Amino acid sequence: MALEGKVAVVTGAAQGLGKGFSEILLKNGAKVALLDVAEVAGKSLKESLDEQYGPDRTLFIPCDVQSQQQFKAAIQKTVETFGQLDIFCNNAGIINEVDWEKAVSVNLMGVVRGTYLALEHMNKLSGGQGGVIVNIASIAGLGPLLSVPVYTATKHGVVGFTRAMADASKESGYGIRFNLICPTFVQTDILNALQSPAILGQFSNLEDSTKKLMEQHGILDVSQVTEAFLQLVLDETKDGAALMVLSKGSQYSTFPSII
Ligand SMILES: NC(=O)c1ccc[n+]([C@@H]2O[C@H](COP(=O)([O-])OP(=O)(O)OC[C@H]3O[C@@H](n4cnc5c(N)ncnc54)[C@H](O)[C@@H]3O)[C@@H](O)[C@H]2O)c1
Ligand SMILES: CCCCC/C=C\C=C\[C@H](O)C/C=C\C/C=C\CCCC(=O)O
Repeated sequence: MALEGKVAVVTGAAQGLGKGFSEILLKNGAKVALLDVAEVAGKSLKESLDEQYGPDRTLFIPCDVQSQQQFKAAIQKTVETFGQLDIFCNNAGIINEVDWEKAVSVNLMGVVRGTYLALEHMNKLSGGQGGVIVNIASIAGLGPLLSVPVYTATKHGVVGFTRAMADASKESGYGIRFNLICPTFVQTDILNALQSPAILGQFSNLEDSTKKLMEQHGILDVSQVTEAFLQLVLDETKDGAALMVLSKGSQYSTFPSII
């Protein structure tokens, strides 16, 4: 199998897209550390994966990506258990336009934190073996989603950060590829935000516009996004790429060349 012997970390792995990314990595031969703040769901996923793949292929590690201490320890435990780190997926994300500082903390600061901690083990300049980091942004990282301006801002931030890191890695010789997945709406629990004034706050009145957008764009199955993710992990020619996953299929985003 293509990823035999490789070791991956996936954040927000207990459900939704993170669960899907973890499963496709396992199907293709990798070992996976499942990191999530949701302990009950994470433990239960690990139990069901153990039945399918055996207990030695996964670790579940409770971890809030907002905590430097928890995140560092989780990555350390992964490397101590599996011996290396080759693939890192910053997937954990939330929508919260009321507690918008938390949304920035999880969606953007969590991705920066995860990336810098992963570099400590993966960077060829500091004794690592290189690899690939895939950050999960959104179509809302490339254009505005009116009902969630702070979510939109964090995803634009993830896109900019990841592209800059790809260039820094190439220029400095980290041996790490950096790529982005930018999906449209996907059928996971995050969509429940649409019905929640406690999450949307002052933008709750825009529910109908968002519903219209959903009808236009369609809602993907998790499996459509995991295939795109696998492509970015496996294809060594992809570095600094942003793969949009849309109802009509996947398509690489182009960007204006300014610098
Ligand atoms: N579903 C969509 O429509 C969609 C579209 C584009 C991008 N995304 C992105 O995909 C990623 C995954 O979202 P999803 O749709 O699977 O949502 P989800 O709500 O089903 O899953 C998110 C997971 O992240 C975990 N999580 C939340 N905060 C965390 C934290 N502080 N530390 C660690 N784990 C945390 C949750 O416990 C949960 O398991 C997010 O970054 C989201 O922005 C989702
Ligand atoms: C109102 C609550 C939000 C409901 C949606 C919940 C989660 C969606 C998460 C996705 O990351 C958003 C994905 C796609 C957004 C679609 C279109 C944005 C328009 C972008 C453009 O103008 O090109």
